[in-house]
Amino acid sequence: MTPIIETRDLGKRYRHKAALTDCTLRVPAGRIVGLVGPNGAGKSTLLGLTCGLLAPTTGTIAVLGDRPAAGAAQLAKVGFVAQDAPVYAGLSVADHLKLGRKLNPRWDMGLAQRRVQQLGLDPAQKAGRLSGGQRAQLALTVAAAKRAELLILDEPVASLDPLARSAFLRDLLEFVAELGVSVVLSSHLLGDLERVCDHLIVLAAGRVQLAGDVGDLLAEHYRLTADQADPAMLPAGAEIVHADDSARETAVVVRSSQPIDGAAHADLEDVGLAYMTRAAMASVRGTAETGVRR
Ligand SMILES: Nc1ncnc2c1ncn2[C@@H]1O[C@H](COP(=O)(O)OP(=O)(O)OP(=O)(O)O)[C@@H](O)[C@H]1O
Repeated sequence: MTPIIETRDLGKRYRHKAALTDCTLRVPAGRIVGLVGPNGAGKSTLLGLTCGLLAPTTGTIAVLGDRPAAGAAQLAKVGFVAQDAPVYAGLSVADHLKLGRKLNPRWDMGLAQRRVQQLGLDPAQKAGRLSGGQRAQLALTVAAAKRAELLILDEPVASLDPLARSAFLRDLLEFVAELGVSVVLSSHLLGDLERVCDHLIVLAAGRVQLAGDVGDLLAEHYRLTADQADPAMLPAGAEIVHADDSARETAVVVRSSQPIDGAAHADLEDVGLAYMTRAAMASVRGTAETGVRR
């Protein structure tokens, strides 16, 4: 199957600032992809390149097998919700649906109206008067009713409270199952992504630190105590990703393709944080980690 995103040595500079460097990725179809990284990691830049709002400085990117925004057919295949769920404040909910129908050849009005009803949104309400969570839901509804093959959501839950975040993500899962679309969503909160994603990309300092299917990543990462992480005791090829000594007991995240006796598997939050912290420390030391890990 054609990958949803395939990049090779992709890079983006803004004047003198390198926002994304040497990004090589292959994301299989049918995934819910979590793109995680700290502020300024390059997440929005990668998503902007993916939907064709930005042009690469170096390298190549193909989305659903074609150049992003290559033409009307390609544009129709990708739905994008930018950060802060932009909606037209002066237009009503119903106006948004009408505009969606006008602008999108594959618009599914039945789906849009059904979702508006399920969410309890008043069609006559001006979007500027909706709550942050309702605006995010409206923006998602408009993107989904395009009947796109790929939905790209840039920090869709950033402005929501924990309850609204949880409801939004639950809703997203149901919705993805119903439509069979692939999704890429970014966040700097791993906890949010852990619940919904089956593929993870960790970005830090403009570089991919880790990428792969969640099941594969969890299978080869372990959380050890300092004693267990004695390099002499680890299997050949095992790599200590990061040792976190901020808690009472040091927690060491180790990557190993071979099982480590007596060690517990790390969870996704442990794994993501280990790679992000390692990158942050390397960048402070001026020796940014570069390895793309897949
Ligand atoms: N238009 C621009 N001009 C100059 N620099 C930019 C521009 N957009 C982003 N940058 C810089 O590129 C880097 C990556 O920014 P980007 O917005 O992609 O990160 P992000 O991971 O989405 O961050 P956040 O989580 O804070 O939204 C940052 O250092 C940012 O300052």
